[in-house]
Amino acid sequence: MMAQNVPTNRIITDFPAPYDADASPYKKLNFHPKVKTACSENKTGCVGLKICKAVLVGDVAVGKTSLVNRFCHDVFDRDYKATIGVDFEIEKFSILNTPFTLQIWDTAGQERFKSIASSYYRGAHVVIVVFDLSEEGTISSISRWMEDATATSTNPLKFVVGTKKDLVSQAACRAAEDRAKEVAQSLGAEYWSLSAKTGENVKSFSFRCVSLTFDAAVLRELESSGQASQKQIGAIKIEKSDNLYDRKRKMKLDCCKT
Ligand SMILES: Nc1nc2c(ncn2[C@@H]2O[C@H](COP(=O)(O)OP(=O)(O)OP(=O)(O)O)[C@@H](O)[C@H]2O)c(=O)[nH]1
Repeated sequence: MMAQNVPTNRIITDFPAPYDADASPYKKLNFHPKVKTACSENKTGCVGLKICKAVLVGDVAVGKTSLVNRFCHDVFDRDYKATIGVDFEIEKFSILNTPFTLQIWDTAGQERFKSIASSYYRGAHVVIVVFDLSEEGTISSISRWMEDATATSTNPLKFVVGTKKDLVSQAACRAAEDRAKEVAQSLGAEYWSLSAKTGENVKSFSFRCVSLTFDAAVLRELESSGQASQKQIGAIKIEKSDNLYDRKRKMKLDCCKT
């Protein structure tokens, strides 16, 4: 399936680099060769029809909604409006000329909405834990958010993102990053620092996240279609052996008759 009618700022042709290669468990430098071949031969199965799910979690007012709004609508609102329960956006991409859709779930950080928000974690392909670089206390809750949000998903991609980079000095940013990178590493997550206000790193992070999700989705699709054709081959083999068995039995009967 070829991608059509996708805005130019949603076209991905190159594999995006991580923020810090040492702070990422995802070591690949390019799309998987099988993914590239499948895309160039237009054989990505149902990937273009399926929707992958990304979930953002984190403490109150760390900047989850602002990150989503900067990426999806290129806007920033300095007034705080708490998310009530959950909110979502749908973003369409063209990756290696293949259509890809990501559903982005922005959850509330407030404790009173926790049970509503957590019912949307299930089946997430990507979990993004957001914390505030200018509020070091928000680093302490990263692990708890990651554990909660990944409990009902199978092997999701994991990210830890520090926001409000514009509010901190370089030295303060580095100190907060060092602590958060350690936490991210212990959780098997990739680390990013960014600012929704200035837009710094927002597109690079989002493209990285979407590209890794796409790569994994195409590989899953190729694997499941491979398994399906293996099953078909198996069925043909059984059919063939049945025929052989029938023929042998017939021969035996024929021999008995004579
Ligand atoms: N300076 C600066 N302020 C930011 C940034 N990101 C968010 N903010 C501000 O931080 C406040 C909270 O941002 P939100 O995006 O609403 O936070 P949230 O995590 O979605 O909050 P909840 O919905 O309550 O969980 C708002 O006043 C934003 O304007 C940023 O990168 N830089």
